[in-house]
Amino acid sequence: MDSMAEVLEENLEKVLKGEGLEVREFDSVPEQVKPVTLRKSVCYIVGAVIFNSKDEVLMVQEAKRECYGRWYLPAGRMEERESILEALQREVKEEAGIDCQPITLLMVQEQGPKWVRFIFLAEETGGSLKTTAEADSESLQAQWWDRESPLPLRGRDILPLIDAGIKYRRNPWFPMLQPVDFPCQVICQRLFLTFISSNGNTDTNDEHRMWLLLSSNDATSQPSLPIAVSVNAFDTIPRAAHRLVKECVPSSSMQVHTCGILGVQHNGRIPGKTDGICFNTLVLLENSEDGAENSSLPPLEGDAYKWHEVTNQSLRAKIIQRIKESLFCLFIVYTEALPP
Ligand SMILES: C[C@@](O)(CCOP(=O)(O)OP(=O)(O)O)CC(=O)O
Ligand SMILES: [Mg+2]
Repeated sequence: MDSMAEVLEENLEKVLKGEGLEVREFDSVPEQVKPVTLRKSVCYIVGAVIFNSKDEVLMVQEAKRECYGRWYLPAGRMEERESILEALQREVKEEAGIDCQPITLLMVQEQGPKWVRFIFLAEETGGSLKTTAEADSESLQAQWWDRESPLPLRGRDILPLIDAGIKYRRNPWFPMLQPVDFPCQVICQRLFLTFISSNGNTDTNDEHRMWLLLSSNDATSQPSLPIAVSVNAFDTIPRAAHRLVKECVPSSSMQVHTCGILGVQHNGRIPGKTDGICFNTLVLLENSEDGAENSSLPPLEGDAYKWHEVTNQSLRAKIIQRIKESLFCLFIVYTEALPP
């Protein structure tokens, strides 16, 4: 295997493991996309689902006028120069008095760059529950909730998040995932875009072939996974992925399924320069034509992209495994209105 192929396979393995890769080139940027700036062009929110030994969930009583006295998960907006995990630990400490460590990223909800929410399953590591005597502008108090007794909630949107946390504790259906420290100027995604074609040769064991879409116009000439950039405040991750595919796969019968998030790359250290996020996303391309006997590899338009056949059995198996895990999507596009 030549060195370029070796580097490519090493990079694919890293992305599959939730590790990061430097974001060098942007594909399909229809216009000059400016670097994003936290709390101006992007808003990131962190939230924590933390259970005690009795499966009670940590809740905080809000002090804000618009939701005064109502209860919610410890959550809040990221501040300048913070990493995602630093924001999570700060919000839990400020609102609940508890020190915590993240177990895994549980869910990403987004409406495009203007609203991205990271929900973590986390565990208590110290501190003490905030009491009413310690009430301040961050919260009135914190309590463990048995999830059954009546509690006036700030928003019911947290109930599926708590359920996801319970489910993951009982049966972790994807490998633990933590954000990795890589600078990025914009909100973009590196597409691990897979197409599985039946080669129609049913008398062999391996009647399927697996392909990955690669960007072949990278400045360093090393083929790499394509990167789609969110180009405005409402450009969600699935929409940006769909646009990139539409550009290079003219066939209209292709369905683009954003299966889940393989990794989150963020740095946040330099306001206005590294406030971006690169989501490494698993995307499945399927031929939606019914009865397509032989879902053959869709032709590509132009020479900016190419198909790369994955022949490494171990890599194939890992990709198939991740596609199966994504049956319970780690990633939900949050398109409804924000909770009251
Ligand atoms: C996700 C939220 O419901 C809760 C986090 O927002 P807060 O209003 O609690 O922000 P902080 O004052 O920084 O703690 C907000 C939303 O966008 O839905
Ligand atoms: Mg808050």
